[in-house]
Amino acid sequence: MERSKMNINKTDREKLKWFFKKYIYIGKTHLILIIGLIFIGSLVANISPYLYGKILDSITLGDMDFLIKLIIIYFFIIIFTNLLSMLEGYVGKVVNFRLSKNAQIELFDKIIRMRTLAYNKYEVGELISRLNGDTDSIVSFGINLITNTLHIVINMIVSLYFVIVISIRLSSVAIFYIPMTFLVTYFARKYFKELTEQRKKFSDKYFSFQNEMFSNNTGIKSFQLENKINDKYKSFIENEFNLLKRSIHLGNIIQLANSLIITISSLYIIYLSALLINDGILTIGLMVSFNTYINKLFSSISQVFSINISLQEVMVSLNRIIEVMSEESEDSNELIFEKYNDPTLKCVDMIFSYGDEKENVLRDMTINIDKFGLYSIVGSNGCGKSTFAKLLIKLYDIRSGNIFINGLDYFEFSYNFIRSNITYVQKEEFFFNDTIINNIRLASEFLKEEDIEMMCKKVGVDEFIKTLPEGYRTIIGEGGYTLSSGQKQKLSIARALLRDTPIYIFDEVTANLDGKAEKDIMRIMKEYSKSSIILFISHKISSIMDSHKIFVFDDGRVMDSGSHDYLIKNNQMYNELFKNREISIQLKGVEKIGG
Ligand SMILES: Nc1ncnc2c1ncn2[C@@H]1O[C@H](COP(=O)(O)OP(=O)(O)OP(=O)(O)O)[C@@H](O)[C@H]1O
Repeated sequence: MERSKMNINKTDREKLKWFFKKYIYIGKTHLILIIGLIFIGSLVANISPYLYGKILDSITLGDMDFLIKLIIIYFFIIIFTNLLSMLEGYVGKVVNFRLSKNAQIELFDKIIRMRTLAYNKYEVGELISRLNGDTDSIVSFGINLITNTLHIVINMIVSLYFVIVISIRLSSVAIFYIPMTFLVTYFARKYFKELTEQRKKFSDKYFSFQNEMFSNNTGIKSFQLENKINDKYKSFIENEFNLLKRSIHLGNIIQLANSLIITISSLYIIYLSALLINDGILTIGLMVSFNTYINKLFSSISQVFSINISLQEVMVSLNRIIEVMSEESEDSNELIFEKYNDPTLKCVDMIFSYGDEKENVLRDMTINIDKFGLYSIVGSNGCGKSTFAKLLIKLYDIRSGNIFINGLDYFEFSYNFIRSNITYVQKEEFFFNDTIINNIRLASEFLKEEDIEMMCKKVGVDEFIKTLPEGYRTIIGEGGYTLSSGQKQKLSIARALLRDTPIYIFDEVTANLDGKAEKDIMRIMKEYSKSSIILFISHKISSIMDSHKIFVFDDGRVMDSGSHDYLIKNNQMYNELFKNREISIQLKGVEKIGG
């Protein structure tokens, strides 16, 4: 998919040009069809007021033959224009839907692939509101602009022609109408833009709030926050109401000013028409036709001004889309890369911080793993263990230093390559609202059912799955909420191992497992460590003590490393970390995991 070169610092003109080229131009065939329909429709529809005036005049003259002819023509014109407008409406809706969904598909892809640091800047509600609300409003505006422009131009030219032909003196009303309407628009623009910005910010917060509240229902109940949250929701509604009131007031003021201008103009026309009819220069029929054409002309002029107002609102949406589109994203190279079967992993002087102003989370982190095995990472809360894991799968870029996989520079690798070779299992692993089997098949869609079952048996979750009414085809709900946290951990381990990568990082995946389950899982880890590098982050001594090597993290560095026996004898911090935990039991000589 084409990547955007647009950025927020370009001029409004450049941004609009980019937007039309990117989102509207692709619908050109349909748009040309609509424009054609509008062109014919407008031309034909513009004849009817003139015909109507003629009908009135032939009634006055008593010319019945001519009247019947005119009535028949008038009837067919009305039917024809209505059919055209129905067709135009249909094609318009279809093209609007297609173009706006195209824009959404592209934006969705952009959000999904956005670099994690950029992604973290946005609240979820904000992204949802930009994806749905802003794309729709800019695309609708673009289509309306293209189609209405022709409509407006035709209406203007034809109305102007008839207005001048019928009476040049009556047309002088425009000298008052046009500058007054311009003035109203000029003042309205600024306020509309401000109001739109406020409304957009409001909906970002509003969606984020709802998203957060609905995702934390258990916490809300257990902390008895229902009333507090309901009050907050009510205050959102109150704010929304205030914004609505402001927008109604602003709309009313503009409407009042416009209707005042129109009323004054109409009264002027009536007065002047009376004078002209008295002088025998104008007929009643022509006066009616003139009125219709001048109203068409005025409405076309006010449409031009209102496009100008909408443009201010649309620029707000466009800027919000461009902001997201210009964020850095991960490349979308779809090539399948060969996996390394004999990997080594070396991290040299890695430095990383989440933000410029923040302290470095990792400082001169150096780790060298030159053969398969089970390696553990331990350290106090917040010392950078998960951050280290996320850097290995390139969710963030290190500020300096380097990482080598099989001696090759990590910066040379694509995201796909890295993630085809390293599987990272998070503390709280993700699950979709789908069946168990489909959640496991996220590892690879080609997995055979018997292989999945075998792996589930291995991690000790198969028996449970088979007790479920639909077995492996049971839907587990959003985030897998129908499963226990231990069951989720077992499933996430099974799914990860089925990816069959040479390097695995497991982040506290035994935290919720009971003693026996943990022992079983560590036995599997041992087995897999014969043919892959397994990095095991844990706070449980029972999970790590049997590792080939344990890295002790402190203050963003590896402060020591070695076997459990070595560290327990020589490293005070390691001892401190596991003080008062199972260590005392473990040291008394329990059975060694995997032994
Ligand atoms: N997305 C983020 N943005 C900003 N700071 C972050 C982010 N994620 C983590 N941090 C900070 O980075 C530091 C390291 O966090 P990290 O999650 O790597 O620690 P950890 O060693 O895995 O901790 P724990 O043992 O508690 O899981 C912490 O100080 C944390 O506040």
